[in-house]
Amino acid sequence: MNLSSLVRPSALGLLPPLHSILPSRIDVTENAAAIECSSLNYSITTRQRNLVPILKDCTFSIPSGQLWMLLGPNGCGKSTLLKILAGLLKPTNGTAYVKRPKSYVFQNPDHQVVMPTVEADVAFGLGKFNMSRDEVRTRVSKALDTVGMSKYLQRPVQTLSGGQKQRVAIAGALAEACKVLLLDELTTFLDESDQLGVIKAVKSSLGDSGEVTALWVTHRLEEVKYADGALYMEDGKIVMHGDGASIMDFIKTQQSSYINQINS
Ligand SMILES: Nc1ncnc2c1ncn2[C@@H]1O[C@H](COP(=O)(O)OP(=O)(O)OP(=O)(O)O)[C@@H](O)[C@H]1O
Repeated sequence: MNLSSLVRPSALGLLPPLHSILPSRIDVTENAAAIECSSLNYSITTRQRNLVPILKDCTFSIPSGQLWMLLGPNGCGKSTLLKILAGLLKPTNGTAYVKRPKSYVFQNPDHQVVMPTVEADVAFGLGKFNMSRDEVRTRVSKALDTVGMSKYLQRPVQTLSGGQKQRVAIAGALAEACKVLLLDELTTFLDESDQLGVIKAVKSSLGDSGEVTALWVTHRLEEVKYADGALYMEDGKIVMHGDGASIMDFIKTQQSSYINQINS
């Protein structure tokens, strides 16, 4: 399956077709990990032709069937890393493997949903599969059930809250049998109840089959408690990679050390 079918066209704006920018060095062989990067580097070239490193030697792996969070201060490279995993940017060197099909869900909920009703939006990506109407209905209904949105089947999408739109976008990916969800700061603009609804939807998307994996970029430290594991980045590097509790302790220690420095 082609990644371009899994990312909403409206969300892509003016980007070129994804198949034309997919990095050739992404390895598509079978892999026990759902996501794996080895010595991944990404640099940009400035107008003055200086090479500026954004990602530096990132090496990590994320097992299938788990929810992982990606944390770090503003500008450390989280979104850049997620875009490389989605195939939207090409690494300068190193390798990135992501199990397919994969789907990138954008931060702004209004960039996710493109059709007039919830049902039409979740069915949107299924058109290319030559499925019967019954099969489409079954997939849409199962996906909406997973994200807790079954009651909203006929709802106009513009009447949904931000978190409900995120859940509809996730349902669209699940309907297409997505194996990896790449989630970019979904809860930034959401209130607490919407935030919890999205977290519950993602947890439920993982199910018990061990087939769906999610990597979630967040600024909200309290969300780490829902994760099976986490990555912590600083200045383009993966500084820590492990279970959520250890990463949370590490970040809290970092924060108190910054506060102590400011107060001293
Ligand atoms: N196209 C670009 N040109 C110049 N600098 C860039 C470009 N893309 C990213 N950067 C820089 O790379 C660094 C990492 O950016 P990125 O958006 O990945 O960070 P982030 O951790 O996601 O930040 P935030 O938490 O604020 O969203 C930043 O310093 C950013 O300014």
